Amino acid sequence: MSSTKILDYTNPQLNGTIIVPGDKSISHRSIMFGAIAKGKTTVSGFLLGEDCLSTIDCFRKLGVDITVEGTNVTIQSDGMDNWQEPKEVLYTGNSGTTTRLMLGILSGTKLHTVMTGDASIAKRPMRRVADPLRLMGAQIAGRENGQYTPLAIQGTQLKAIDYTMPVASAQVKSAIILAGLRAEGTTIVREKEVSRDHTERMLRQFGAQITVEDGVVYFEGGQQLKATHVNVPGDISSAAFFLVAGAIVPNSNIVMKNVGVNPTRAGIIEVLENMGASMKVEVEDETAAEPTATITIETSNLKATTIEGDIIPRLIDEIPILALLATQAEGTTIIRDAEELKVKETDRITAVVNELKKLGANIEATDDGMIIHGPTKLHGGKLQSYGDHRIGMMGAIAALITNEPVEIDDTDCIAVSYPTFFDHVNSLLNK
Ligand SMILES: O=C(O)C1=C[C@@H](OP(=O)(O)O)[C@@H](O)[C@H](O)C1
Ligand SMILES: C=C(OP(=O)(O)O)C(=O)O
Repeated sequence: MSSTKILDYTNPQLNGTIIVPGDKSISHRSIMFGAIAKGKTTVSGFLLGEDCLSTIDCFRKLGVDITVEGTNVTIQSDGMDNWQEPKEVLYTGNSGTTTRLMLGILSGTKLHTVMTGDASIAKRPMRRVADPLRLMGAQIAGRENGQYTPLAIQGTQLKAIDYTMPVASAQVKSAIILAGLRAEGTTIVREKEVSRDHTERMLRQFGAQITVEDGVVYFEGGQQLKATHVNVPGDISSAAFFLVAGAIVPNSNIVMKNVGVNPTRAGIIEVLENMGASMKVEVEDETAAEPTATITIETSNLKATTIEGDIIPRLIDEIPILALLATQAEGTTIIRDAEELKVKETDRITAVVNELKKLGANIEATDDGMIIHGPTKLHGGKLQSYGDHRIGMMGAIAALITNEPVEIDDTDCIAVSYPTFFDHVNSLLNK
């Protein structure tokens, strides 16, 4: 297996300031919107993670001119009507966001395209997107009636739908909205629980009109996007690893700047507050399209909590690292309503429970989450990442509290969302 790491820290402390890399969800969307709009879109703070590079690669194959200089990206596009039919398969790598949002975008073009990804993507359900898109008239073919990649899309004229979301998923919502851009009529999406709203916010930045009232999105088809500048904030899902590290590693104090605190993403802040973490959140720019904050966290005495209901979509990607946090909290933490974890890069309920148990955690899986009794002193061990970046980073943060070596089989996958993760760990160590 590639990139095994043995992490061996003796009484580490984490102190200092980091600027977490750009938000993955917003970085993907900046490329997609810039490619749809005619003209020159510029992006700053772009995440150079592998998932976002997959999105760039797909749009280059559609003939869009994209240049990357450090974290600044320029997208020069003749607009989506002028994309070229790609001669090659579009490769979406490990990225569910790329695959699902592109399915929505490509359905309303005139192009024939084929998309595929890696072994993890090949197992992730696509009917949740393909089915509503088919109601709009989309022509999508794939294994098991469009459930799995490779997917072939024959673009066609779409019509708007009024769709009630069966699962809380920003990827499904966004795919429908983006298909709605090219559909006749008003696309309506009804959410029971609000999922991240980056698509809605960015559409407004690109000059489109979109209305959201009581969890219902209304979007009129046929609107043209206007090229613009997108400033990508830091990713709270990446900051999450250091929020937890700061709280559980003794004698630590970590400052994180430019962290995106969009309320549809910031559930982890509420959980940390409920658990009694010693934390300060100073909002930097409330008026920006995506608000940001400086967050300071220090070693804390934590108490258990229950994480359930409508907060789940607002912290879904943070649950692996919150499970580690709960092993250090006094009492029983219950995580429920989180069955979506089973269809991420890996089954994250099974992966989190298996791996934390190997370190001595008192944790059990349930059908829709997990139950964790704490606090437990964790010990060293040999972990698997399952090729899942968030499981790999959870293991690496756990290694900071074991005082014994922790071996992780594959840490290359961390570059999917946080290529500078170990640089940031090292920059904070023992200062
Ligand atoms: O829209 C997005 O950018 C994302 C939505 C979430 O997925 P779901 O829509 O499947 O919940 C999240 O887990 C993923 O990391 C990014
Ligand atoms: C689930 C994730 O991403 P995606 O669905 O884009 O693969 C994630 O980053 O945790």
